Amino acid sequence: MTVKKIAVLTSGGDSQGMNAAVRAVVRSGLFHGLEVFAVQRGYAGLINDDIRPMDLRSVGDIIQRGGTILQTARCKEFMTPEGQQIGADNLRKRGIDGLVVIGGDGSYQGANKLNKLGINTMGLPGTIDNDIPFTDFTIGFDTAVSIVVDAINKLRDTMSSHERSSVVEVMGRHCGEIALYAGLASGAETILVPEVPFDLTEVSQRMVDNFNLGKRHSIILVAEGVCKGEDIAAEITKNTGIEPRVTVLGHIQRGGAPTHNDRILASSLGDFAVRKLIEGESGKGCGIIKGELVLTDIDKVVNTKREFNMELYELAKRLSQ
Ligand SMILES: Nc1ncnc2c1ncn2[C@@H]1O[C@H](COP(=O)(O)OP(=O)(O)O)[C@@H](O)[C@H]1O
Ligand SMILES: O=P(O)(O)OC[C@H]1O[C@](O)(COP(=O)(O)O)[C@@H](O)[C@@H]1O
Ligand SMILES: [Mg+2]
Repeated sequence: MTVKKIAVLTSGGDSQGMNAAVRAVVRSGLFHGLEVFAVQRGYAGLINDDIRPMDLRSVGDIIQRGGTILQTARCKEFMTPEGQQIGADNLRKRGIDGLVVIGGDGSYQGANKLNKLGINTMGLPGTIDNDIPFTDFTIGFDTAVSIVVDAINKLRDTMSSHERSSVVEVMGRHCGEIALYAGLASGAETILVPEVPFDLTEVSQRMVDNFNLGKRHSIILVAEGVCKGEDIAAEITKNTGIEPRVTVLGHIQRGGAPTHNDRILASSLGDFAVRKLIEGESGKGCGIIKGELVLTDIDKVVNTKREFNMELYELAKRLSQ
């Protein structure tokens, strides 16, 4: 039986492009003759029954906005089987038989549970972290990387004037993708990520060698999943006497207008999720691999660790000498 009523929610850390994805789900659903609902505040709204019907105008003027008009939550109660059952029941009592969850790896876990409770659920990768497997990119990652690159450009100006080094801490809960892409794009000398072991004595020695070769400033990019930027800077000072300045970019990375890449990705994936629900698919994560839209069993997505791109990592290292 094909779906007739669907709902959409955003969950976990917000990311730029979530609004574009919500717009795509709502408008594509209405275009195909479905009734479309929105759940406010992610899984918390599902449990609290905060669900409302959407029309074409409900998603006007949002494609360019960061954040999410549906708001989001990190909801402990939904981690329990009881919470998940309440959420599924609230959908069912309205006759909603399909759900699009826009969120990160944690939200995918929740989506998987709902699917097992009989709700036809699709996951859209919405997180700046780019930590979801079976998609080249997640919605928000491109914008977050652009923000980091822009910040490093600015830091470079003052670092080179003062012949200083900078430690920049970026987001990425257990994941070095933002650090990797931003590091390569901004020419950072050192990129520290949780996926690759490193030796701070070596990092320190390289800074000294580079200094002796005439390099007067350097950028060390550290993913928050490794440790605090402050701790890296303190260790470098202990090893070399150099006192790097520390910048923690924090939630700045999650705000602002999405790039055109994120808007296009969000629009394509949102529409894809709806079309696949109509075709009878459920329990799938939607992604894009080498430009192709793909579906992967959500069970497989949540049980697979994303592979780290060592080639890009090595390239960044070679080119920053
Ligand atoms: N194992 C799980 N089972 C059910 N729900 C989960 C599970 N893990 C996370 N969630 C739900 O998804 C929400 C978002 O997850 P979180 O990891 O905070 O963000 P993200 O989805 O961005 O990775 C959590 O607050 C929780 O409600
Ligand atoms: O917004 P909070 O709750 O401070 O969480 C910060 C975390 O959220 C993120 O920005 C995004 O992660 P998720 O997509 O998993 O929510 C992480 O990079 C960071 O560790
Ligand atoms: Mg996550």
